Parts: sequence; structure tokens; C-alpha cells
Amino acid sequence: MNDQKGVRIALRSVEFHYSESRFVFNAEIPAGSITAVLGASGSGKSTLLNLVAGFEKPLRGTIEIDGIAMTDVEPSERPVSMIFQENNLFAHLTVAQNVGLGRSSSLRLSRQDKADLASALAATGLVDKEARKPSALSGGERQRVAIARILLRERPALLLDEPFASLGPQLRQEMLELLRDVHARQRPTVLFVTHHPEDARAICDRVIFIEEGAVLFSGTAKDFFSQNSEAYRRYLGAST
Ligand SMILES: Nc1ncnc2c1ncn2[C@@H]1O[C@H](COP(=O)(O)OP(=O)(O)OP(=O)(O)O)[C@@H](O)[C@H]1O
Repeated sequence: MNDQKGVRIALRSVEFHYSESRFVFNAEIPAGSITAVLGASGSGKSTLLNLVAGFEKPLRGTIEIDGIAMTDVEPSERPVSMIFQENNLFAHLTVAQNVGLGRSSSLRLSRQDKADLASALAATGLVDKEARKPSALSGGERQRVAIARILLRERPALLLDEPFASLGPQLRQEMLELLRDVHARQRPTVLFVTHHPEDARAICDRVIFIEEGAVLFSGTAKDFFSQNSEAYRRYLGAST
């Protein structure tokens, strides 16, 4: 579980639209970085992640992962894992089975897989809950299961769409620390949608700020949050 390296992600003039919303995305995301994706509600944050994951297809432009165009690559073949705000788990499967799916869709696990499963459960504090079904877990525990699964999946990019939005401040803090720990173990490239700039300050080294379907800022968190940052001023204006 240790030699994982993140991938470089590039969006080049990526155009897309829903009926009433248009998007043009340009951004370069360095390998192994943790990038906060910030912007007002409806600006296009989830859409950007869905395009990278392949759940939506660009009308024009290209998405490259480590220099390879993803145009004809199915979502399941892309080197990414995604976690949503909720509903990441299969209700009829136990915690251990939900995590095990990260390694094998048929749940046929080798000895090594089982050892990795045990350490993923330990790393996420779920050892005593492995036989439970998701309905018998708290919201925070369910997100831990999703994180344990990505530990087993070992994909070099993680797309996190407000994964801690439904959790209280204390739990959110704990989950941010867990995410930092996952990043330290596997060094994936992380795109992290959040409505909390303090989350970005706590764990992200870069920021993408989206306004009305376009990337208005893409660069270091330090520059984004600096005193004379026009982008940060606009972000504060847009989100109040
Ligand atoms: N399936 C869809 N069909 C039509 N319009 C959609 C669809 N999904 C999203 N949109 C629209 O596209 C725009 C961008 O949506 P998106 O979910 O990417 O925003 P967001 O920045 O993630 O918002 P939030 O912070 O509220 O989650 C919004 O105006 C939304 O209504």
C-alpha cells in the first residue's frame, strides 16, 4: 500500500453544457497535490469532478490523466476513485464487504487482500464494526467505510464531492485528519469539493475556484488566500 504515486490531471478547453448551464474548464492539477475545488452553489464544482470521472462527456476539449486523453476511456477504467456526500455504500453488504469491493468486485480476496482489508479497517477505526450493515452506522462511520474502500482500491486520483458536508464540525475535523493520513500513505492526487475555506486552508496545497462554469483561479492555496488575492475576494463575495 505504500508506493502509490498520484497522477497529473489536465483539463484543456473542456466544454460541456446542461440545458441552461454552460461550462468551459481549463486547469492543470499537479501529481500528488491536494486541490480544493471552491465556488458558489451551482458554479460547476460537481460537474468538473463528473467530467474527470467520466460520468459526463465533454462536447469539446480534452481531459488528460498523466498525459493520456480520457476521451474514450470508460469511468470504470479511469485511474480515479470518487466519494460523494452520501450513498457511497451498498446497503445489503457488510462494512467488510463494502470495503473489500475496493479490491475485487466478486469479493474473491487473496490472503494479501484480506491482510490489506484488515489494515484499511484499522486505519479508519472500523475494526469492531466490520460485520455491520451501513444502516447500523453513523454518517461519519459510513464515510469512513468509503475511505477504507479507496485505501484498498489504490487508485492514483481521488475525487471527493463534499464528502464531509453532512457531518458536524468535530467529526469533519477528524475526517480531514483521516484524509491527510490517506494522502500521506498513498500520495494520490486529490480533488476535494468543499464549501468550507477552512478545510482548504487545513489540508489543501492548491485551489481551483470556479465561477459560473469557468475556472477563475487555479494555483497555490497560499496565493489564493493571500491578502491581495482578487480571486479570494470574489469567492467571499460569491458565497455570502
Ligand atoms: N443533471 C443535470 N441536468 C441539468 N442541469 C444540471 C444537472 N446537474 C447540474 N446541473 C446544473 O448545472 C449547474 C452546476 O451544477 P453543479 O452541481 O456542478 O454545481 P456545484 O458547484 O457542484 O453546486 P453545489 O455547491 O450546490 O453542489 C447548476 O446550475 C445545476 O443546476
